[in-house]
Amino acid sequence: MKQGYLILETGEVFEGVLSGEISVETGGEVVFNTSMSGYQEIITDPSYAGQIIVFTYPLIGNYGVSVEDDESAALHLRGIVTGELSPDRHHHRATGSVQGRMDENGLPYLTGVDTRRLVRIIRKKGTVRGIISERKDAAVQAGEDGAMYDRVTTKKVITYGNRGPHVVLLDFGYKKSILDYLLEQRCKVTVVPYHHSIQNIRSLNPDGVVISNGPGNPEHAADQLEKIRELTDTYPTLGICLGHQLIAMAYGAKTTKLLFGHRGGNHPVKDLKTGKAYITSQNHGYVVQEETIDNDLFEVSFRNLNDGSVEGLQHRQKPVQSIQFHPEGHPGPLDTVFIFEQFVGRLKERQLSEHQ
Ligand SMILES: NC(=O)CC[C@H](N)C(=O)O
Repeated sequence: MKQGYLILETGEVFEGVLSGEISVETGGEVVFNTSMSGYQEIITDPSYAGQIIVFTYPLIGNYGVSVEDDESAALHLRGIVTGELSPDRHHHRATGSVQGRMDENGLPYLTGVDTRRLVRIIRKKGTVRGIISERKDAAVQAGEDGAMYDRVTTKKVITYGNRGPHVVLLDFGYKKSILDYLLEQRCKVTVVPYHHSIQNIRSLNPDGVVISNGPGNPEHAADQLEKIRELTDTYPTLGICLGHQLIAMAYGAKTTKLLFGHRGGNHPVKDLKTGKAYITSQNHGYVVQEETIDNDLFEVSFRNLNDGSVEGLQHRQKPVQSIQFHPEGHPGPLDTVFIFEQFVGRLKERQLSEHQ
């Protein structure tokens, strides 16, 4: 057993048991997720690229990992910090362990940490940068990570399914379960790199477009906004998480960083049309600033019941919708999976009316 440390840029040092690879790359934003299970989906979610994830649930790893539950093939996070990482795994579907996945990817994990104290600091000071190191005095690199989309986006255009409306999934680092839910709704889905040109997207002749989740500060995708604006002018569009932020920005809205983000499986949001509340899965550090939204064009469709922040937008004239939370869950509740049904349902209706 090797002693190791998490050092925060604000000066606090947390001691633990260190395993896995240590490289200069291990510094990153330290963020916490409050989900009680679903650690595999979290560590394989490309939106965590560049981040060190603190699990507030005191024990993770106990049911192993199963290849079928990966949200992406590669791991893009920079490390894990946890109270306890179970050395044993018990599940009939388990094909491996968290430790195995971290080791294969050359990533560090620090266990035995007082995550309660750590999270109290992050909640008070806001998201801070940190580094996992063997040395107590390792320097934390200040500043923000640059754009990470090239690391997480698909290298090739790939089509899944062969029937139903054709959806283009603009990939800023999509979670596999978004694709799975679209396929379950009987769509043909073509995943394209985030930088795919408008001409190339048009030539695929889509019936609708989904703009995916993705890592980092949404301002790093500023050069994609013109294209996103054009896409929303032409096609029914659904934006999820980063996709939501980018649709808002394409219409002039601004984003800002939340103090410590929303990451977990129990975030309550209210559907402002129906008055119903849903429990949602979330993973974001940035949020659309309400006062910058053009109210003539968009209405706020969902609101966070904890802090009142914007959780969804609906275009007033066009079939363009965006949501900050994750309707696909994974991990987390599936209360809002109906958003995929509604989106695809509308694409099917449009197809029918065009053929009449
Ligand atoms: N899951 C996501 O798409 C996150 C979006 C963005 N990177 C944020 O942190 O706000």
